[in-house]
Amino acid sequence: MIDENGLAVETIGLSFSFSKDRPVIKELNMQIPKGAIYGFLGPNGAGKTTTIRLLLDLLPSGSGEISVFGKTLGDDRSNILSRTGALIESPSLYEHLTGYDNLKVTANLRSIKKDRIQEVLKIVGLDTESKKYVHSYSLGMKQRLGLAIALLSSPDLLILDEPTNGLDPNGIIEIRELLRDLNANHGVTILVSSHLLSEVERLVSHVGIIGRGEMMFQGPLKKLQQISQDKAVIEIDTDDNARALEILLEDHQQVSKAAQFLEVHYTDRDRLAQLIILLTAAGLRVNRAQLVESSLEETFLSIIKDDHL
Ligand SMILES: Nc1ncnc2c1ncn2[C@@H]1O[C@H](COP(=O)(O)OP(=O)(O)OP(=O)(O)O)[C@@H](O)[C@H]1O
Repeated sequence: MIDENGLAVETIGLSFSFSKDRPVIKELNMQIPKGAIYGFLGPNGAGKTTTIRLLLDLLPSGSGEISVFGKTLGDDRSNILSRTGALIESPSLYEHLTGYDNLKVTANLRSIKKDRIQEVLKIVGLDTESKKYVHSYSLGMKQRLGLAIALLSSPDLLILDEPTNGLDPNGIIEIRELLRDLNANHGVTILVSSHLLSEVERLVSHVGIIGRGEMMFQGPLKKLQQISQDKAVIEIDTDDNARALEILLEDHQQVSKAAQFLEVHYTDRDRLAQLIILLTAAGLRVNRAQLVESSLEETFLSIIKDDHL
């Protein structure tokens, strides 16, 4: 269940530089509702990994605030980190040990009961493969084992940096289903980063788009879909486009003239038929009337390029 008012993660004015004169994270305000699957998207070098490292307190602290489950990271570090599981790119695994023994090492280190090992193996679907050596695992199995390690402490928040990097389409689907299950059936809030919207589009409830260290868009996926829809136009070509333009303006349509045709802002399903009727009733011949939609990926790319508004 997504709780829009309760935040699992919040950053306020988060900034960070590796060197004095070049900030890589700039005044970032991130808001991840409890129960959300938050897709943290941006091109290579945008600052996703750096933000994630800051959330996990793996870098010297920058300026601004980080709160997790309402507690400030600086004040409540160990409590917060004990409720957070993370997987940053490829997991560090002992290849010469079995999947089970890899989990046992971490369970011992963190004083986690052995029963939990079987539970997480089941969750990630490795229970029948746990006695095999990790060097014989596929990349997808290694990634799932990495997730199992992150899940050992029964985290409320899971932070995953590009977890499907390098996986084949099947592996990507497996991880996606696993994350969906963790979110829906185990109540885990998930932050998952990716540079491809298409990879997470069918998984996430919320999106944060980062470009050059700045948050360019943040909100429910539905809001991004709405922006995409709002960019749809109807292209119309008639035997007299100058006259058609006049008629459409008189009818209070949002219309502009392109090289060979007119573009009318698309608002609803009936619009196309209404425009054809309007123009033919005025004696014009409509040669072409076509709805042109902007894909979600195109909207994402225009947001990154900062020319969406
Ligand atoms: N250890 C470091 N020292 C100096 N600069 C760094 C360091 N790590 C990252 N950067 C720089 O910080 C910026 C953000 O990098 P970051 O790895 O956070 O981006 P990203 O969005 O995760 O990209 P990718 O998808 O390629 O991993 C980049 O310009 C990168 O070159």
